[in-house]
Formats: sequence, C-alpha cells, structure tokens
Amino acid sequence: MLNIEHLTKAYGEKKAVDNLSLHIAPGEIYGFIGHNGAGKTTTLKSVVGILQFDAGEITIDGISIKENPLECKRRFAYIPDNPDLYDYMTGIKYLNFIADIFGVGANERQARIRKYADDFELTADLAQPIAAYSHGMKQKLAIIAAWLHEPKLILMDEPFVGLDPKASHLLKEMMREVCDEGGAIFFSTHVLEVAEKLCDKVAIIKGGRLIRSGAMEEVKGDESLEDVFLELEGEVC
Ligand SMILES: Nc1ncnc2c1ncn2[C@@H]1O[C@H](COP(=O)(O)OP(=O)(O)OP(=O)(O)O)[C@@H](O)[C@H]1O
Repeated sequence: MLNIEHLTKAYGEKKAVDNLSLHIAPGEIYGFIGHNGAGKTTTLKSVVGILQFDAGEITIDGISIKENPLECKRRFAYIPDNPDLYDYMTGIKYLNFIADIFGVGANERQARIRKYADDFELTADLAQPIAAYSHGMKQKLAIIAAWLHEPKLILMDEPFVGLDPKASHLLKEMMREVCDEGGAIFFSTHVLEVAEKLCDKVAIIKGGRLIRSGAMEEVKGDESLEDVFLELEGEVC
C-alpha cells in the first residue's frame, strides 16, 4: 500500500533521512521509532507531500506522491505531531470543512461525526471554538477528522501524546479496525510499550538511517522492544 524507496532528504548540508526504504502492506499497523531528531517526522512529512525530498520515490497504491499528490491524498489521512487546527473555527465547523474537502456525503458525515465524537466524549464541545480546546481535545478532533473520509492509509506522528487513557484505548481499537478492514497504519511513537503491544511491524531509525525493520516478533526476539531499541541506540552507526 505504501512503498518508500531510497528516500533521502537533507536540510542544507545535513541529511535528515538517508536512503530509507520501507514497505507497508494492507492490514499492517507499522510503528516507527527512533531517538529525538532521528528523522521520523521528516519521513512522514515526505510521505504525505508536505516536504519535497531530494532522492527516492514514494508511492501509495502505486501512485507517486511527487507526480500525483491529489490522488494520493484521497487515499490517506495524516495527523501531525502538533494538532494546530484552525483556532477560530468551532469543532463542528472544522469537521464539516474537512468532510467537504474529501467529499464525504451528508448522511455519512453526520453518522461518523456523531459516532466518533460520542466515543471520544467530545460531542458537547463541538460547538466551542477550537481555541478553547485543551491539547488532548484538539488531538481527539484531529483523529475524528482523519477518520471522516475512511482513508485506507493513516499516517500519524506521535498520536498518543496528550490523550487520556480512555481515548488512547479507543484510538488503538480504531487503528486495529482500519487494519482489519484492509487498511494500513504507519505511526511514530516514543512509547515503546504501546508499539510493542500494538504493532504488527516496526521500523527503527537512527541518524536518518533505517537500522532495523520487520515483524515485531522478529525484531525483538525474546527481549522487550525497549531492550532491543536501547541496544541498537548504543551501537555506533
Ligand atoms: N526545518 C528544518 N530545518 C533544518 N533542520 C531540520 C528541520 N526539521 C528537522 N531538521 C533536522 O532534521 C533531523 C530530523 O528531524 P525530525 O524532526 O525528522 O526528527 P524526529 O525523529 O521526528 O524527532 P522527534 O522525535 O524529536 O520528533 C534533526 O537533526 C533535525 O534537527
């Protein structure tokens, strides 16, 4: 579903991502872990067409993000690490705005907004301006917005930050549902316990280079993901 081939992206002289290749198949929850500044956000922003990259190719369902970004964007949703939404809009206005962009019909959008807002206990706040939302409430709104057009691929940068335990649990269930229905999820996290329990596959990036990837059980073997990660972090590139 998502193919990243030899992705390279530099900021000036500094290579933030160096020759990274990764393949994410339907049905997979794929975790992306690495130290601060390892290149996770740069990779995600390159995949979703926010950043121009220097070399490599990224395709979603075989469609190039460079050549046909709109077709790609119809298929995925992206939740950035900071839910900077439009503060002056109310929650419901924002969700309708996103639904309009993706052409979600009136009945579907109403049903989905009602379901997800109820599940996240956000319904009573939808009439409030986003400026009045807490970080966690903004994150919930961003998640609902991402799920509105039923994307096949969902990319998320640190999605659990700021969510309360109930919302985190719900998000994990929603992620698994997407994958059970043939979709795929690629997300970054620093919470290795969550990654270990939730992910089918995991990729570890260090200094812009992919240093380990594959099925969770294979990557971690008999150890915890945290132990494997810390061992790899300790090794010289
Ligand atoms: N706009 C930018 N200009 C210059 N350098 C940047 C820019 N954005 C990121 N970098 C650098 O690129 C490297 C990778 O950063 P990136 O944000 O992709 O890391 P990350 O793995 O997402 O980190 P974190 O876990 O802290 O969010 C870092 O060395 C960072 O300093």
